[in-house]
Amino acid sequence: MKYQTQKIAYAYFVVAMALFAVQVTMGLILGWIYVDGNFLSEILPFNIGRMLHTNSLIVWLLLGFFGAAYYLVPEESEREIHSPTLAYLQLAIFVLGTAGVVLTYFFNLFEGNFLLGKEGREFLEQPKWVKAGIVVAALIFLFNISMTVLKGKKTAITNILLLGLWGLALLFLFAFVNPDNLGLDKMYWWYVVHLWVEGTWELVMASILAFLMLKLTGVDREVVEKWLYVIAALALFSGILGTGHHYYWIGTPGYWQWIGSIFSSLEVIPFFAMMAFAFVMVWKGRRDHPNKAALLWALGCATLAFFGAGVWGFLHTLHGVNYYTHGTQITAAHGHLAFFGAYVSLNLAIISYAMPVLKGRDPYNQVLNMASFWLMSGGMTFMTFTLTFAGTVQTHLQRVNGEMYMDVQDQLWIFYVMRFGSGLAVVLGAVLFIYAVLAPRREVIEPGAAARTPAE
Ligand code: HEM
Ligand code: HEM
Ligand SMILES: [Fe+2]
Repeated sequence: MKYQTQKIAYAYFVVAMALFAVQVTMGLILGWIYVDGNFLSEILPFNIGRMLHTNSLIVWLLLGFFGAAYYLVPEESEREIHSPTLAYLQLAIFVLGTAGVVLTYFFNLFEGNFLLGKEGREFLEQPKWVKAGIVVAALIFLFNISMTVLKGKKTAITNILLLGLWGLALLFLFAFVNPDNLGLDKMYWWYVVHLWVEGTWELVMASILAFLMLKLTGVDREVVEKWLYVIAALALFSGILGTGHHYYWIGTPGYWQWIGSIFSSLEVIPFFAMMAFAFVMVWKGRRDHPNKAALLWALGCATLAFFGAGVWGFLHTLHGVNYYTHGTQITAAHGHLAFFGAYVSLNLAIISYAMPVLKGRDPYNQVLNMASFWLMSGGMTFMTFTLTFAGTVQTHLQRVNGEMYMDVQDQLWIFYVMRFGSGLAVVLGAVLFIYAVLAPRREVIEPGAAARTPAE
């Protein structure tokens, strides 16, 4: 560790991983409810569990991004973080807000209260006071990081990272815009949801990947920077108007069907470019970095993001196809592999890279970490296939043959059993990962040398 304040990242990563465990466990419970419809129906209704699953996902991914920023910005701008106190205060606000959401939903508190009560829009269910807390925490973060970068060296990596983080924070303000008209409500809702994952978060992804490639492959900074700017431009060019693929059937004008189809098809390109970037860097790289687990996650991230977001996104993005598949299990298949490939794997890559450094050791438990990669990625891939098959059958029976929704669900049962099985593998993989990065066992893998196992 070159800078003392990089240590802040450690706290962020630990909280992120705790929420990651909660998130996948909640997913498993949801998966079982799909198999046995009455499971926990009194204690934990499906809609509450689903909210906890998706919101803990978003919160831990954001905490991971913040942690990544606190880790890499000092190294890039060659100075300490402006204020460590503010950074810990920001984390405390997030933890408090998360606890607030869980308690409010679990015990059904403050029903109907404007400020304290639940809000019912997918992903944006947090009560208003939590949303306000998120904005305050985001402002603290932006101030802290921007001050650090402004006073230090400015690199392409910090430029794009800051652009992404500022963008995502500003777009979150649309979470407060909630018109009564359902069509308008959805329009603004996608400003947050779509423009996050297919706009600003993509910039965060590209810059963190670029940082990892720089460190892990030893390729020249100029080469990495050129790729980074091209990817960022491609992401924004396609992603902003790509929002149109959510405007097909919500009452917006018909031209969105063409704008959405064309621009969202182009969204495949930046994801392809990120995959090409990662592999070309490794291929050209001169450095043989000992942290093989981080490299595996980084390459896995770029590859699975291309398939989950790019290929599985394109699968249902043309309006003629989406007319049939809208809101079926095809959507869930894509949602899972895209989030996992792009943002879960990205976080696990930077955590795998940074944790050994933060703990002041060489990379350790690499074999376990790599095993967790294959277990989780295999599980998520299998889950994507089962949901894609379920969605195809569902689309045909429901949208073509016109059968009733619940009758169709009965016929999909076997796919849901298989989805649960793959979910088990994912949860096991997650536990293994957390153990691998936290448990102190050193184990260096060097080319040509046998693994050393020191007395610990
Ligand atoms: C990492 C990037 C991405 C993530 C995390 C992601 C995630 C998601 C999620 C969670 C949904 C479901 C939203 C909901 O209704 O609750 C969704 C919907 C959708 N996504 Fe993506 N996505 C990504 C990239 C893409 C790309 C690149 C495309 C197109 C090529 C795409 C096409 C679509 C379409 C068409 C829908 C609407 C499905 C429907 O009509 O039900 N996505 N995405
Ligand atoms: C890190 C891994 C995971 C990620 C990134 C993830 C992500 C998501 C997302 C984005 C949604 C909303 C999907 C949509 O609107 O289409 C969702 C819902 C769901 N997830 Fe996960 N999930 C993960 C793990 C799991 C696991 C292990 C299971 C267990 C089988 C699971 C089961 C479910 C279920 C049943 C739903 C509700 C779908 C519905 O409403 O029909 N997830 N998840
Ligand atoms: Fe989208």
